[in-house]
Amino acid sequence: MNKLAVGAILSSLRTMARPGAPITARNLCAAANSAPNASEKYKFKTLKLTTPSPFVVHVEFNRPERMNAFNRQLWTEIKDCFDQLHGDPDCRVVVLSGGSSKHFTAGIDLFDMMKLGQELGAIEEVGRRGRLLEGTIKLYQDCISSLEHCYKPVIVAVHSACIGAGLNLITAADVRYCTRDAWFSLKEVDIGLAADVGALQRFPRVVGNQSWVRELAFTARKFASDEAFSHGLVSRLFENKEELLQGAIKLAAEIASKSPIAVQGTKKNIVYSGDHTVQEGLDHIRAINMLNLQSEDFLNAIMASQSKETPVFSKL
Ligand SMILES: CCC/C=C/C=C/C(=O)SCCNC(=O)CCNC(=O)[C@H](O)C(C)(C)COP(=O)(O)OP(=O)(O)OC[C@H]1O[C@@H](n2cnc3c(N)ncnc32)[C@H](O)[C@@H]1OP(=O)(O)O
Repeated sequence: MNKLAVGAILSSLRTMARPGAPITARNLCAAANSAPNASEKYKFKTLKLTTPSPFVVHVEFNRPERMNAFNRQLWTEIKDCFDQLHGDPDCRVVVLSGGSSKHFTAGIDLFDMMKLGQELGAIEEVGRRGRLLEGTIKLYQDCISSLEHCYKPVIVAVHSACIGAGLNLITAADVRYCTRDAWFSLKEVDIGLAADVGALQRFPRVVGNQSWVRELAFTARKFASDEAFSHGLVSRLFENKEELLQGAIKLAAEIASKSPIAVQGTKKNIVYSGDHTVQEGLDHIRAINMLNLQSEDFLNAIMASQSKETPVFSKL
């Protein structure tokens, strides 16, 4: 864009800006320092939250004694957590990892499943048993979908095993990184179940390879990180867990330095476009940008790119 055109855009944006509002960028670090660390704000039992970098929230599974298996409390807390992060102005990007557990996750908690079996056994009538299962499956589906519904990009960092529910979960994330020792299994058929919390819908779309996904879904075959990488399930491999977390947090920090209006508008539109036509996707982003192009972020970003400064953005 030439300087004249940029000047014209800037002067028209200045006239749109709120009267008296500063056109200068606000200070990212000052804004971040005034924000509480996620560890003070969020108190979950099966999840641990911290703020390793301004506006980056690190969510760690916290059931190491059960290999981060998904019991009812973990399902519920994941949904509560992502619903809350969605509306949290101190969070712009989320990194989700397996914490101190030996594995990222062992999938659904098999002891919890046995408890559910006992609850079902206590109900005499099939229609009522069906209702209990419907409610449970819906809760678990909503848990996985909460990553997608959260406007903040979610980067998952997988180490060692990522089984069943875990594989469903990561396909709802925005970016998937893993260690070289990571392995995956769409395990549901091995416990007599058709996967029902999103993998059959999202996994083929993520990798664009029906044949490979169907083979994995029908057999529950374990596959390693290099196979996951070569099919595009994960986009980067790391030598170990430490480097994995460093890489994920570095990416998160970079995204967090961008305009939250632009990043969140981008995620909304990518998610929407995933199951709409090209034209519907274009209509959707046009409606978003009718508003977003009037925001101070647009002005700040253009001014910063012209002056070769790093733009900073206020909380959203
Ligand atoms: C409506 C439903 C919607 C959702 C459906 C989801 C379905 C699924 O997720 S299917 C997948 C279910 N998961 C599995 O089948 C995995 C079973 N576990 C394993 O294969 C191994 O344990 C694993 C490879 C994860 C780890 O092996 P490792 O040798 O490293 O450790 P272990 O000694 O086997 O396990 C250590 C302790 O963790 C407990 N544990 C492991 N997995 C689970 C689990 N899924 N649920 C509950 N607990 C689990 C294991 O019992 C050991 O406990 P302890 O003996 O007390 O030390």
